[in-house]
Amino acid sequence: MPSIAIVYFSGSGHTHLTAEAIAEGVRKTGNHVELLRIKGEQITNGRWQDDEIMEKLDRADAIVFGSPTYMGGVAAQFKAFLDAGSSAWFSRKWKDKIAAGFTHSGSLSGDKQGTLIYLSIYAAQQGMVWVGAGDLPSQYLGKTDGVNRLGSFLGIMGQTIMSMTGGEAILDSGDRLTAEYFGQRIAEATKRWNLEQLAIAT
Ligand SMILES: Cc1cc2nc3c(=O)[nH]c(=O)nc-3n(C[C@H](O)[C@H](O)[C@H](O)COP(=O)(O)O)c2cc1C
Repeated sequence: MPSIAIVYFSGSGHTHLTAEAIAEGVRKTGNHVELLRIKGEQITNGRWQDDEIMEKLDRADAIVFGSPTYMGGVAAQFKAFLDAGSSAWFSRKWKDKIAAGFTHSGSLSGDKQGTLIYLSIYAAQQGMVWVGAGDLPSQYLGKTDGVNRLGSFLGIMGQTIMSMTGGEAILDSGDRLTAEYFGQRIAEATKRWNLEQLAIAT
C-alpha cells in the first residue's frame, strides 16, 4: 500500500485545513497518509531540523508540499525546511518519489503561481516525479461546487480573504473538494507509479 506524506507549514490554519482535506482524499482510496506540520520553533539560527520528520519523508512513496503564499512565494518557515532537504538532494534519497504541491493565499491571485512554480522546481531538483492537478474548473461543466474554482493546474490553490483580527480559519467548500480530489489523484498516481517501478525491477 503506497504511503503518502503531506508536509506543510501553516501560520493561521488555512493550509492546515487544505492538508487535512488532501489527506481525506488519500484515505478514501484506502492508502496510508501522514500529516507532517513544519513549525517555526523547529528553526534555530535560520536552520530547520527535525530528524523524525525527515525519516518519515525518506520512507514515503509520495511527498505533497504545502505552504501559504507569503509575498508571492513560499513562507520562510517552509523554505527553511526545504533547504534542509538538500541533505536528501545530495544522497538522491527522494529521487523517483511522486511529488505534488498546494498553496493558499488571501487574494484571488496573490501571485500564488510563484509558490507552485517554486515547489515544482524544488521537486525537479530532488529528481521527483511531479503530479499536477487534474480537474477542470467545474463551472465549465455547468456545476457550482467550486472544484478548481481558481483554475490552477500545476498544483492546487485555495483562497480565503485574510482576517485582520484573527479568528478561526475556514476553508471554502470548493477548495475543500478540490483538495480531496487532489488527494485521491496523488494516491492513484503513486499506486500506478509504484507498480510500474516494480515491473521494471522484475
Ligand atoms: C507575511 C505574509 C505575506 C503574505 N503574502 C501574501 C501574498 O503575497 N499574496 C496573498 O494573496 N496573500 C498573502 N498573505 C496572506 C496569506 O497567504 C493568507 O492569509 C493565507 O491564508 C495564510 O495561510 P495559513 O492560514 O495557512 O497561514 C500573506 C500573509 C502574510 C502573513
